[in-house]
Amino acid sequence: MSASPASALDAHIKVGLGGFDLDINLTVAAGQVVALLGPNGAGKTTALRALAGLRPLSGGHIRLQGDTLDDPDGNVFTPPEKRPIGVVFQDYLLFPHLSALDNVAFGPRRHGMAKAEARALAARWLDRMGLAEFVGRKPRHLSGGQAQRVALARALAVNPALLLLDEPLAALDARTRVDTRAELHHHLHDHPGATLIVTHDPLDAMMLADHLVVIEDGAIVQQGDAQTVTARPRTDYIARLVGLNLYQGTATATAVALPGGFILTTAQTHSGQVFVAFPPAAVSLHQNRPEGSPRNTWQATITGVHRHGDNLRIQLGGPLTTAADITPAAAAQLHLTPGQQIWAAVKATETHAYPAE
Ligand SMILES: Nc1ncnc2c1ncn2[C@@H]1O[C@H](COP(=O)(O)OP(=O)(O)OP(=O)(O)O)[C@@H](O)[C@H]1O
Repeated sequence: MSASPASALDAHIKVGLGGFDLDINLTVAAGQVVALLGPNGAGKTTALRALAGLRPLSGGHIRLQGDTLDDPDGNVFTPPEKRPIGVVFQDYLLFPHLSALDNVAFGPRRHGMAKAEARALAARWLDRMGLAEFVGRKPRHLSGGQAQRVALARALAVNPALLLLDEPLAALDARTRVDTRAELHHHLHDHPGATLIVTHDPLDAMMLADHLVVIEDGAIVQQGDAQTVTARPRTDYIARLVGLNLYQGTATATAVALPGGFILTTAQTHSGQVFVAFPPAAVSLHQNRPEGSPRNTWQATITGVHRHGDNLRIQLGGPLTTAADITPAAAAQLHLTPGQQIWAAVKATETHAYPAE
């Protein structure tokens, strides 16, 4: 795949690790923020390490601003320290014996900047991050959120063509995370280079990135902007991320036949392979078979009951594996217990069908 001229990063990352193969194409434009999202073991860290030069490619190429950094077929490999790339690792990896200022000055120094100039630049970055009063502190005397900002300042201080962030908010507690996410959004917006965020947190991906690339088992399964990916998930993993029930089947007009034989009625007319998605809140539960408007009804078995926000999430087995969200009052009325048989219903108008091809 060739990249458009506007692409800062144009990469075909092929890495073989014995039993695991990663093979993905990634392009990121200057100023664009792309999130690489996927479940544990999908290959996100491997991709990030390959881009940073910490893991050699077995094939493909990495080009940044037109320069080839890696091309195993042409015997090109650029060592990590020679890449115009800034990395914020998951656990920040600040030098414990250096002050915040010297941590940030380290990168520019290594790129050949004079000491006084590098320290002045570091001070400006820390000031920009709201850390002017912490310049002299060692990492162990910084909070998690402050250390994260120092790490970001350190990565940005070398004016990288590509900024790589590995689970940038994972080490923070829930409250700090919200504030830091908003700040990070602001700083990424100002960064003129390309940014790639590796995360398994869909909220981080959707709040911080312009474009999502979802990988599973070493390959891209879906990509697009957050709105498209969340509206039309194409795998169970993505459907779960965005909180939807998802099925694939064969449509004949509004009837979709699932592999087990169950027929789902949808509001849209299609033919051929389609996905059908609906949110757990669209599923209602009843002691007796419900009658009425065009709806899907089936007898299900309760396999699990969990709290979900203010509601209860009920896991259902049977002809469809489904999640249903109901209020605690409704649950009490139905005396729900695992193993119990119950009727489930979803209106055709609450389902969303879209082509699978
Ligand atoms: N050095 C290695 N040798 C062999 N296999 C490896 C090596 N490092 C990682 N793997 C395997 O490669 C696959 C991808 O791992 P990777 O760490 O890239 O996934 P990830 O998407 O970052 O997962 P997580 O979200 O858990 O960090 C996994 O199956 C892992 O076990």
